[in-house]
Amino acid sequence: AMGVRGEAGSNVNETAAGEFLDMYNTEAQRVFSANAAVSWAFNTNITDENRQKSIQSDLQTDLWRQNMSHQAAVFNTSGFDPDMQRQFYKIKDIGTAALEDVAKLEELNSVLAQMSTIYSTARVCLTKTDCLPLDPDITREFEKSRNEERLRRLWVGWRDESGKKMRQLYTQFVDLSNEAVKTLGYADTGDYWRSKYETETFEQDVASLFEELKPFYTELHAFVRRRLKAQYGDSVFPASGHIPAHLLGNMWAQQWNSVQNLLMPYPDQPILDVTAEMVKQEYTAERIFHVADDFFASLGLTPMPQEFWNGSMLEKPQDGREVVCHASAWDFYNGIDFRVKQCTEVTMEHFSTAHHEMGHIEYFLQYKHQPVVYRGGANAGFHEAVGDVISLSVETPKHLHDIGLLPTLVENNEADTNFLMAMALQKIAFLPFGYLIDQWRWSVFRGQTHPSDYNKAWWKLRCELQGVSPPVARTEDDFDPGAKFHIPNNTPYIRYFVSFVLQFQFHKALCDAAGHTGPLHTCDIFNSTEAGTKLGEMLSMGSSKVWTEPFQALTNQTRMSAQPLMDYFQPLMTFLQKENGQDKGWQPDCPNLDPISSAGQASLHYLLTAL
Ligand SMILES: CC(=O)N[C@@H](CC(=O)O)C(=O)NC[C@H](CC1(C(=O)N[C@@H](Cc2ccc(O)cc2)C(=O)O)CCCC1)C(=O)O
Ligand SMILES: [Zn+2]
Repeated sequence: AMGVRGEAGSNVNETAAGEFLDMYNTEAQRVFSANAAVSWAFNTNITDENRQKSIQSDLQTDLWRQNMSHQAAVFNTSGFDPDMQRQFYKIKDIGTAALEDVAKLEELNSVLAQMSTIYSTARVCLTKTDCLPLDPDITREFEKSRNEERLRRLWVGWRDESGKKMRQLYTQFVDLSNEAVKTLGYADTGDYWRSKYETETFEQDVASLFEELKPFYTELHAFVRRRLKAQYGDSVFPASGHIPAHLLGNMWAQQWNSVQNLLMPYPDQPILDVTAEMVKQEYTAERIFHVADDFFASLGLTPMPQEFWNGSMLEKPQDGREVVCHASAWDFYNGIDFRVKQCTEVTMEHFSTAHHEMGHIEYFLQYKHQPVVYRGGANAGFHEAVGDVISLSVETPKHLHDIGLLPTLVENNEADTNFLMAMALQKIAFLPFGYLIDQWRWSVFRGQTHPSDYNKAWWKLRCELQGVSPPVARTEDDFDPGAKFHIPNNTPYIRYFVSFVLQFQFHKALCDAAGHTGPLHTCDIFNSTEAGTKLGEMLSMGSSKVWTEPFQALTNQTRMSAQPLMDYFQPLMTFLQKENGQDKGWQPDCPNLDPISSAGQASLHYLLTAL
């Protein structure tokens, strides 16, 4: 339904306002879909020409939003019904598009496009001729290699070719972004980003959730550290208790499921990583997405439309084109075009990512009837949780067995513990990382972290909260935050931490709706139209209401709670506490790695052993 209007004629202002909203909604679909098309062209074919077109298109879109905001400001909305007030509020909430100086606005868009290009075209040359891109080559090495030296060279090389090259650009971005949002009355960019959650206590709420979840993370960290020491030898591990960041199977040590084969509590049980089975069954990217589509359809939700299959880029092009390989889901805001761009490999990780991206598309489909201003997640954490909630059902051994990816289904306590470990390496391992990215960025936007301290502040958080340390000494010549996609691409990150908490609350509510009995971690809502109906009702609301309303409709709760997540993993925590005893924890400060001292330590070590 178009924007809801008050009773007709009650106030000329209101009738005119209704006409303005109708015009806005029609124009926004035209402007935003044109911009999406140009941005898509750039992301699927990175050239100077396409970058310039994308910068100009973003600039024109920003100027159009500025103009609409000025037109909306003319209306006195105080007497309007709440829905009209909300629509006007969102039309005026234009973020960095508020930058009045057009030259500065163009510079901001240009700086962002340049950082995105550096990140997506970076390659690491281990020899003159052998230069590897992140996807799929370096990522595959991190998943498969157990050669500490090679992993260390790739870890340093990736940071030299990505983050290190964008430090100056990032400082320019920070200043321009802050100047823009201050025009709207926000203190800084972080203040603006947090305002989207429409929750006064948001910053404290996520800090409390993190504190509540720390003990779970500490137990997992201790177990993983002990197993990795057995694999690589104690000498690779600093005395401070940190895990070197290049040994966790992921370029950013953000999730550890790629090294799960070293970490299974009971190694003689069936492996839960179905990658080998997918390869054996000659899975393709297309088939991965059709399996995901089948799940959404089984819930009675909307299947992917033909335009999705026609327009998406589901594999890395082999024609030499440079593309942004980092997966993403696109709403073209025309009610017709919805696409995924993913350089899909046949691995379980990509199988999971496909469900995550399709979760975004399903949300787009469910709210496509809403006014454009309401075509967004109830909050950004909701948007990140949809696909992951489905994955919580898909990745159960029972479901993987049902779809033929797990030939032998073993159901006993040991297999159960192995399964919970595999899920914890994805979900619990992620929590400090999901939390710390925006702790760093909010401190930068606030001016608490100056450019001269960018890397020091980054590693302070990494060592203290995540208990991981750099494999080699880092300095302010480096810019390690820039080595992570979301920093150059300016995508807020606390949404993922929020999602990892919310998705277990959603999972619990949907499993109840599906009539599931027994432990939460064995629930599979496949084929439950009861669960699908409840999920669809929440998704179709988009951002038309403050998030607590759709949240309560689905979960009967009014606040984020870590309880369902902790209940899900409780059996594993009991196992880990027994295994770990007192052998857990790490010093808050990073280990001292500076070249002199480590050389000193080595020679001292040699001297002592020589005596
Ligand atoms: C036009 C546009 O940009 N659209 C947005 C969506 C929207 O806003 O509508 C979008 O597509 N963003 C890309 C981003 C991609 C991925 C990601 O970056 N994930 C995080 C964290 C994480 C990791 C594991 C996991 O299970 C869940 C999250 C990371 O990898 O660090 C890659 C892997 C999965 C999701 C995404 O889909 O969120
Ligand atoms: Zn996402």
